[in-house]
Order: sequence, then C-alpha cells, then structure tokens
Amino acid sequence: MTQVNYAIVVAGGAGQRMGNAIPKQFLTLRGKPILLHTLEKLHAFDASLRLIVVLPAADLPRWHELVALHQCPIPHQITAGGATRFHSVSCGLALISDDAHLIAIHDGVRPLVSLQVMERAFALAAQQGSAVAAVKLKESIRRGDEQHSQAVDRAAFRLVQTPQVFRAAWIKKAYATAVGTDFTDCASVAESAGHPIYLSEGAYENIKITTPEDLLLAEALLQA
Ligand SMILES: Nc1ccn([C@@H]2O[C@H](COP(=O)(O)OP(=O)(O)OP(=O)(O)O)[C@@H](O)[C@H]2O)c(=O)n1
Ligand SMILES: C[C@](O)(CO)[C@H](O)COP(=O)(O)O
Repeated sequence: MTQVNYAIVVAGGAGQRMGNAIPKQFLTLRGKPILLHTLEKLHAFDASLRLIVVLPAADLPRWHELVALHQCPIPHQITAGGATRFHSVSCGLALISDDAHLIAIHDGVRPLVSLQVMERAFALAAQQGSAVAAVKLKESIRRGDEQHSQAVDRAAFRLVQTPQVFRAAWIKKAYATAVGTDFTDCASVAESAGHPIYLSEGAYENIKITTPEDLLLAEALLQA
C-alpha cells in the first residue's frame, strides 16, 4: 500500500499577542501572507505531502480571497479550527483517512522552517514514531519570579518548535483519548498517551511569529 503523509498546518488562532486586528497568519511578509509562505515551504519539502490548513471559522472567506489574490498554486484542504490549539489540531486530524502513515503538525506562523528541518523530522519519525523539532538554549535561565529565583542548568532543556511528526495511528488515538485540552503542543498530547518523544534538530531561524518584533526578524530572515 502507498504510504501517504500529511501535514496539518494550524492557523486557527486569533494572534492576540500580536495585537493586530487581523490574525497574524494573514499579515503580509515580503508581499505574501505569512501562511502562504509556510505552505510554500512545506510543498517545496515534499509536493506529495497532503496539506490540511486549519483556520478560524470567521476567516475562511478571508483565506479564499487571499488564495485567489496570490494565485496560490498549492493544493490544500481547509477546515475550521476551534477554541484552542488542541481543538484546531483535532479538527485537522478529523480529515485524515486511515491510509495515513506519518502526520506532521506545523504552526502556520512558522514560515521560516527549512527543508532540512522538515527532512530531519520526517526521517526520525519514520524510524521512531515521533520527532519534535527542538533547539538548545542560547541564554541562561532561572526558575522562579522577580523576588525569588534559582539558576538552572540550561543544558537540561530544549526549546520546542514545530514540525512535530508522529506515526498517524499514535497521534490520532492520543488526541481522541486525551484527558483535558490544556496542551500547548502535540508532543505533550502524544506523551500523555504514553508515546516516547524523540527530538530532531530544529533551527534558530525557525521562529514562531508571536509578537510584533518577530515580524521584523522574519522579514530580515526571509530576505537572507
Ligand atoms: N485556537 C487555536 C490557537 C492557535 N492555533 C495556531 O497555533 C499556532 C501557534 O499558536 P500561537 O502562536 O499561540 O497563535 P495564536 O493563538 O494565534 O496567538 P495568541 O496566543 O497570541 O492569540 C498558530 O499558528 C495558531 O494559528 C490554532 O490553530 N488554533
Ligand atoms: C507548538 C509550539 O509552537 C511549540 O513551540 C508552541 O508550544 C505553541 O505555544 P503557544 O504559546 O500556543 O504559541
């Protein structure tokens, strides 16, 4: 049987920390919506990857307009998301058929993901069943608050990114059986179902566009 791989691109958030009336995934970066840059990266990595884009229900017409305006040639399915990232990933998973082999979940607002980061994550997930892009910390960290804090060993930590790639059956069941919805990423959901989490090498430029200064950084990095 042919092995079919999917990528769920979660873009169902409101972008509150960006503070823009338009959700950040639709903002323009070097002439194109951020989400379109992200889709281009995933399609360039593997044109056979089936792309599912999860959007805020209210913004489905906006995306249709942007796709038409930019003549987006990349085939993708669209679905409405939910109140949290967990709900939005669940909405994407609901569209995936049983022939799926690996499922990647990627933030729609990480347009700087490289082909190498994608390749490493898919290769590791094919071997181990899971792969989560992550990077080492470059700065010192302390545990605590302004009044009381202690130094911690940064070598014991990793910053987690996306893509996060999983054996399809694992991640589908993990989402179907998860207790609660308060997970900030898919690795936490897979882990809660008892699956081992393997880390693949991410990249420092694979930033998540979250606050206004990230737009400036992304603009500069996209040029590079
Ligand atoms: N209900 C949600 C919330 C988030 N996301 C997606 O998850 C990714 C990472 O989330 P984050 O950066 O937190 O995005 P927002 O939730 O939009 O931002 P904020 O928390 O500032 O509102 C984004 O691509 C976002 O669109 C989603 O699909 N559905
Ligand atoms: C999935 C993620 O991007 C990995 O870093 C992150 O956990 C999302 O967190 P957010 O606070 O909802 O942006």
